[in-house]
Amino acid sequence: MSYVDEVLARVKAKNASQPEFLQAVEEVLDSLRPAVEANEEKFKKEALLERITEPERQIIFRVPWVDDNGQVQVNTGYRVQFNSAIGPYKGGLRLHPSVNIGIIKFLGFEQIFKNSLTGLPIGGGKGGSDFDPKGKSDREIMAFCQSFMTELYRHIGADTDVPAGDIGTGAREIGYMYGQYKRLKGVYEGVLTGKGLSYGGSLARTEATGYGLLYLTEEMLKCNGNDIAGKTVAVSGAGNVAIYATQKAQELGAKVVTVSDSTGWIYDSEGIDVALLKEVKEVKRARLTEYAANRPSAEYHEGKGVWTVKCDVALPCATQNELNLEDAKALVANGVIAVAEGANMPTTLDATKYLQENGVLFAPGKAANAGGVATSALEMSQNSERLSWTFEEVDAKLKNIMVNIFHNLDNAAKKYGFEGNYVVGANIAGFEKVADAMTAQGIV
Ligand SMILES: NC(=O)C1=CN([C@@H]2O[C@H](COP(=O)(O)OP(=O)(O)OC[C@H]3O[C@@H](n4cnc5c(N)ncnc54)[C@H](O)[C@@H]3O)[C@@H](O)[C@H]2O)C=CC1
Ligand SMILES: O=C(O)CCC(=O)C(=O)O
Repeated sequence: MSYVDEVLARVKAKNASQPEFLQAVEEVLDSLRPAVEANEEKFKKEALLERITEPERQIIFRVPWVDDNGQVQVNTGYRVQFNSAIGPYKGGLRLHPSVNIGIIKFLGFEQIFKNSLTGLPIGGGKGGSDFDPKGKSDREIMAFCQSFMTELYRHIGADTDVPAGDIGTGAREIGYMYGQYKRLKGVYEGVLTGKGLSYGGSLARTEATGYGLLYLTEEMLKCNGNDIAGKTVAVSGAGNVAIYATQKAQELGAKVVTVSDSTGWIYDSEGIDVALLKEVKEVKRARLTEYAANRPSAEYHEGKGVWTVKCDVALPCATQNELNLEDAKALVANGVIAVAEGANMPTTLDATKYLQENGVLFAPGKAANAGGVATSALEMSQNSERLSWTFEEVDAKLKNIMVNIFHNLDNAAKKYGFEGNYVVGANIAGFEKVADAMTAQGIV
């Protein structure tokens, strides 16, 4: 049995109840085979793959808070500090009822390679809670965030672990958490990213993940003799990533015809009206029915269905495993040419394989959505220098980072004989730097 298969079998046996984590590990280890085989004896002796698949630390804690009826509610909080070989742990906090330790581990594991791909000094971590922000009052959100930070603050810091937003955690939640951290620790430091502009946030962080997704998609299409301008694009999700992906796609001359949320989806034949989408989702925190009610060209459909729409480019920007084999078949039948993941692991393993086998350009999330965390690292730099850069400066750095990421993974894929396989390219390019740093730092 090869070293990769031995480790895969061990990880499966040990984490049998964590399907998302196993899916992420399987995808990464499987595509690392050529890079691991080139150093098999050394990696095996150092147990490098066993170490990289085992978090350095997992913190699980109680989060009690009081709702508007005076009732005490209890949630579970998580922070998985997965790997600090190349920098302080860095990764978002997800607030969603589906959150459990396996989901946080999958996200933290992905984050190691994504953060390495940015070329910036950030390690991998992720956290969150099974708290559901939907339908909660501002006071309830604040009560939860303060309680969550009352435990988390002792484990994080500007040079140790720097959390940020993710599903359910936006500017409002980061603000409440930052206030509580400062109150408890008495230090004004860049411990969180995605902060408001009045207290250390970076211009363009809000837009960064969606914009970055389009910069990488544009480069991937260009290097394959194509162009984003004039394309019809299907986007899923209607949150931070989806909104700014839609905005940038349209700025680049594409037409985005869909968005979705957890209850339904929109088909807008005229192209999504981004100002209206922002009003519905960012200001009113309402359902997409509200978008349809105010837009004559839009149809609202209940349930899932974005991937049945004819499009050239598909950008899944909602959540994990939202694009399955059946969806991939529908996309291919409708002539899709590229799929780029705005969300983390939105495409199932069999769907990814089907898309690649059918000649679809496929950019995995750890490369395609790395613009968010890269801009978070730029926020950390600005906080350290006590300076703020202009929107244009940050946006230009972001674009440069995304274009470099694409070329790094394209080159890594070519180097190992997998030209055009950007999953293999991203995993190997992300892994090499982390493996090198882990080896250099000894057995820790
Ligand atoms: N915000 C960021 O900077 C980054 C986010 N991501 C990933 O992008 C994805 C979206 O995150 P955000 O836009 O930040 O979150 P968000 O909370 O702003 O929006 C999430 C969107 O996805 C939809 N959604 C969530 N669960 C769903 C489900 N089960 N079925 C259908 N739709 C669902 C929600 O209705 C919402 O429209 C996640 O996978 C996240 O991990 C990745 C990199 C950075
Ligand atoms: O900006 C960050 O630190 C976190 C981004 C994130 O959670 C992600 O890349 O999935």
